[in-house]
Amino acid sequence: SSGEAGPPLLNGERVQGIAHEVTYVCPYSGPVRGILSITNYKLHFRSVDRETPYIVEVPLGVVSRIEKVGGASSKGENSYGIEVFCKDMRTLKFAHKQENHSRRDVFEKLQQYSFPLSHKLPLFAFEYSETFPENGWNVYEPIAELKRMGVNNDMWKITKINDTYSICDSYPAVWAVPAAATDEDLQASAAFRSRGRLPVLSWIHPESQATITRCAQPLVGVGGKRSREDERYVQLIMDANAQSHKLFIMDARPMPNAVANKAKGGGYESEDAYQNAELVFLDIHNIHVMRESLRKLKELCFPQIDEARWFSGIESTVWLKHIKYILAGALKIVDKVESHKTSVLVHCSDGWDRTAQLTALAMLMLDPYYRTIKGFEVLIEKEWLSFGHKFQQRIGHGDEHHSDADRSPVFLQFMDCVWQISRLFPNAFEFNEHFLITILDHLYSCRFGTFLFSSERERIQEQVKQKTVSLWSYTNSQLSLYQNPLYWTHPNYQVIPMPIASMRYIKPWKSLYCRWNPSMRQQDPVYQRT
Ligand SMILES: CCCC(=O)OC[C@@H](COP(=O)(O)O[C@@H]1[C@H](O)[C@H](OP(=O)(O)O)[C@@H](O)[C@H](O)[C@H]1O)OC(=O)CCC
Repeated sequence: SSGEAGPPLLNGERVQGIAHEVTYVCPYSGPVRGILSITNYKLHFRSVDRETPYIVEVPLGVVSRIEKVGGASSKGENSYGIEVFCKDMRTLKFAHKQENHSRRDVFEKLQQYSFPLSHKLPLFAFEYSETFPENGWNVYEPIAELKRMGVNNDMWKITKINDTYSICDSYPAVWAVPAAATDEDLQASAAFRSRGRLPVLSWIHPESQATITRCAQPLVGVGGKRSREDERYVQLIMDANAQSHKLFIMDARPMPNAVANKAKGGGYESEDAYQNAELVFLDIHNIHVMRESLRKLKELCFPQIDEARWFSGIESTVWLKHIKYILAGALKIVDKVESHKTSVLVHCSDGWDRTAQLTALAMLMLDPYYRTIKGFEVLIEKEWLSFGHKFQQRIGHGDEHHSDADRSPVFLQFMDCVWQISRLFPNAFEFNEHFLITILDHLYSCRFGTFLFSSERERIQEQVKQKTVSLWSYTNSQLSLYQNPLYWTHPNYQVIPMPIASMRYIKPWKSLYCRWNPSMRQQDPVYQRT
């Protein structure tokens, strides 16, 4: 080509195809002629007839589906080409000339490298190599984190009963449990909890020793089964907190869904079986409701925003109502643990979506450590990755089945909630909004191994730490990009005192959902780069 500088390439990235004479149909600035390159990591479009080159780069992990537009006979300008639908709210349209048949080859290459697992190709993270000053795989060490929280102590102990993942294959190998619990207690409780996900420690209050524990729903079923062992184990959790003889069981679900789960052998703790526990339902909807809500939000935000219908449109997506319920649930947990020195047990149906959102947000508000950059990385590694949030199914890394009912924006919702809190307390967080958006970019990109697979066991099996680069290696090599200049390193408060769950403080995260819209550009120039 005429000395065109090809796309910049990462170590392990190779160009797989180049199409000339392609037109990118930009929804904002109109058609742009240029060259489209596809590598095993990204698609790269570069204009050829503009003074300042117009560049579009999309990691192929962000692609959710690709469609051919127009047929050989279609006549309209730019009516024949390819449409690329992305997981990060945008849709790209490329037009081809019918005669040079480049569309078929581009389409094939895009399919192959957007969905490597569906084409027996490796995820890019396993081909990428890079050396960074710090190895991000060392950021989170389970025992060190438990020690930071003061465990082992007289009431809580570290157990390695799950070190071959034989008790629960979606849990980490290392747990903290009441010191009085025997291995038999643990096994019996696991047998009575959905997918073996028994109650284990998420966080312990440094002064009051009140705790946040997490689990999945009890296997009560329509027959109303009980497990004396699970009941006694829950009592041990309560007794481990000398401050109070009460335990709140926070069931994240709407009560009708908790009842409906009985039909599948699930359900919730009856108060006559769990004497000193008080059950609270938090009314957070399931993964299917959330997937649908985001779909509506995407329709509203891309490509144009109809300012006249913005507020009614936002309302109809119900996205902010869900954000409110999640934050309100986390606040209830904070209130019980901090103000009432009472321990809380959090669960939902499976204990890997809504439960992770609630424990992580409550810990973020309770413990300033998690509001530091390293601490936030530890929080994600611990409450999301090690406790088996099913990232593979929820994001679909490298998989072509875009309409899979397991896909759902649960982690995105959590990050939106973090943004809502950080916006109201700009002094409380060491990291900035760009840090959150960078993490979300690499939730999809498949450049790093951090968000791949769905459990600690699988990541060990796939040797992720040995074969891929951690996202934290990348972020921690350029911390100045992610530091919040307004951060108070020594705030006069530990716990974020926030009445934020009322609607008036919650607003759409426009610099994320509308980041590709140039009307956002003058406000947030940094977000057009991936
Ligand atoms: C009739 C048979 C009963 C039945 O299908 O139980 C299945 C439930 C599904 O239970 P739900 O809680 O509504 O939905 C579940 C939760 O979203 C769970 O996440 P989490 O970790 O946050 O719990 C996901 O992991 C499951 O894949 C999903 O099915 O369906 C409902 O309860 C829908 C009722 C409106």
